[in-house]
Amino acid sequence: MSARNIARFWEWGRKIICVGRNYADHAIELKNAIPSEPVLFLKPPSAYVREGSPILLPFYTSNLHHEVELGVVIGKGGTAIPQSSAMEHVAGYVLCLDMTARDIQDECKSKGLPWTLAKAFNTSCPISDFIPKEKIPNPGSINLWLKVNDIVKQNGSTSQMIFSIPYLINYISEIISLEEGDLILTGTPKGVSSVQEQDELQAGIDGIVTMTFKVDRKS
Ligand SMILES: O=C(O)/C=C/C(=O)CC(=O)C(=O)O
Ligand SMILES: [Mg+2]
Repeated sequence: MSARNIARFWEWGRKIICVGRNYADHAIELKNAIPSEPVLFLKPPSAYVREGSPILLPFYTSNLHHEVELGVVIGKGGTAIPQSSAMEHVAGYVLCLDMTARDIQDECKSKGLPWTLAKAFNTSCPISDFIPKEKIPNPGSINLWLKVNDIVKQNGSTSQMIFSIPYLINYISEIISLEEGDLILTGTPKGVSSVQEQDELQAGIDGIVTMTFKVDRKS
């Protein structure tokens, strides 16, 4: 049996832990309060989709949003990982989209229901190629951008995050033990907007990676 390769972590079926409202400008654009603690939710591994396959519009939404985010790939598991050693648990990064059925999320919020239908559907987590840790020496200061049909919608720096990557690794691992191959989505900057069938989404981290996905409807 060949050794598992962290560069194909999405095949391992591990957890996807998402942080919400981690950029003040995005919290404000959706009229949310600035959080004093991280807001967490989960996606299943069936949410992963890779370039070459489409993002599928769920049949039950009429307002699917893009959210470009930095993803942190865990290389060494742990529980209650101190902030001081948190970065030793990071294997690398991916650029991610946290695809969100905003109308359904709004409905869930108004009814006090969980966000599962809005956030965890198949293909709700498009990801780029794996980026080894060495390629991003300062993940707290990189630029993320996203275009829809060549029009820039999001452009923000991870320096705007309310909770840093070491803080998030410590906070999450106190509650949910982290394992090798887990992915943490660190939240989105402002500029989220609606996408339609046949739209092309392009996203990138300046100087590091780009990725392209088409939006389609399940046939
Ligand atoms: O509370 C809301 O209305 C929306 C929150 C999100 O969708 C949070 C995120 O996923 C994010 O900030 O990246
Ligand atoms: Mg998000």
